[in-house]
Amino acid sequence: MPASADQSAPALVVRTRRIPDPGDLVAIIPPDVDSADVLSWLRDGEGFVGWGRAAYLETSATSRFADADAWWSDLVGRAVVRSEVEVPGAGLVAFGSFAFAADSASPSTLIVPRVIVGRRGGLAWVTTISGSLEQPPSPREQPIAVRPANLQTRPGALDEDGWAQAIGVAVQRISAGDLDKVVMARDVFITGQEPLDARWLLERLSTSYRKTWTFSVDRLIGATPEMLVRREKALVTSRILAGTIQRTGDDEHDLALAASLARSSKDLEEHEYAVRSVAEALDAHCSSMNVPEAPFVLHLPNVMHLATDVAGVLSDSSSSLALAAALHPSAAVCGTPTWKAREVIADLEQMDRGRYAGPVGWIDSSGDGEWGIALRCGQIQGDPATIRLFAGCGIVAGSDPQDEVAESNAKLRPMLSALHD
Ligand SMILES: C=C(O[C@H]1C=CC=C(C(=O)O)[C@@H]1O)C(=O)O
Repeated sequence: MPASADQSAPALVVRTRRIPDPGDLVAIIPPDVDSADVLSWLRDGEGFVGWGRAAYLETSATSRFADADAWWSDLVGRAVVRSEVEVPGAGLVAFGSFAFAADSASPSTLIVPRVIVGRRGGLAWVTTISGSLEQPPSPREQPIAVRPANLQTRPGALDEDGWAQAIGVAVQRISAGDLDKVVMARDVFITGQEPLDARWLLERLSTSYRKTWTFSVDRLIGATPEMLVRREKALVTSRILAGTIQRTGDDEHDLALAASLARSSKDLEEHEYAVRSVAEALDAHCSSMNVPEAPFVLHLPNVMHLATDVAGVLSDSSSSLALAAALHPSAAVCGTPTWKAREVIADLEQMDRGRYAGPVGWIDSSGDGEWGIALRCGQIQGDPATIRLFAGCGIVAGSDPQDEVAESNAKLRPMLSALHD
């Protein structure tokens, strides 16, 4: 297995106990935990946080998903798990984040924390792994997370003008018939004075973007609105997003914009490619599927998206991670046809996406789990005072480069606000 030498896969002893409601889950993460060891998956007050590393895997290349799935099955097979709580996410859980491209220099990872504190459907629990005696501290005892100061911004691979030019080239290639759709992304670096504190970002993202999944895995931190795949027993679901309009802050005007988004042929085309890519990949694993005919409009604080929720009944024993591997990369982050869009991305973006736009989420010992697409996020760098933010936009024949620059800025807003406000 092509994994790093410092991976560890001991036989784990796992214990889950019910606890009284712990309140704010981010506030419970101890302040002395390095941001690299802060784990989170939160939406609308539910989900879990974790910290420490009881076991982890680093892997890369084309086999990254298969390596991780095999490693996880082996770990689960040897673990001793005692759980008082029977909900998905209780017991043994790994958090994971996978590189977008097989040739990325960024490793993909699965991390089993030492402590997990979760809440779901009125139940709260703590899981300790490998007999760790760490207790979840009371939220009141935690000092406030550190506010970033004196932030400086610099463009990544391309500045706004360079990126707009690259989009112009992508539109030409689409118009020439080379491909139907490509998702083009750009990056921005933000540097502060002190190491960035994952808890600060999570606190802001989870309160301002409650309908997104707020994640932190190995210093990749963000708030994604897109669910690549969720498996809960035999039920498989996916939330597909593509097609965007910025919000103005004026509710009445935003409603009119939502109606125009739902009628926009350019956005509906962009959306249709994304739905088709997910539905076709899921079909191979499902005995029946429901794919709504028309999208709905998802309202987020910064933007509105065309959204489709697909559901299916699983017909094989694929884990949630194997399903994520089958669906990645969907046309919400790559394009149509996939192979051609990959080529155009590699040619025009001029950057390694790292884990941006790759699957991020969690898996439990039954294989159930949730894998979002890592969007509206940033990767804290080797220099822990620097974070690299990403945003991308679906490009079709009717796309206008300057509109896409504005859209990418709106998609950067969740992270920028979390850093600056
Ligand atoms: C690629 C991103 O968004 C995707 C998800 C929703 C809407 C999208 C769009 O309208 O272009 C993108 O497909 C991103 O946020 O970086």
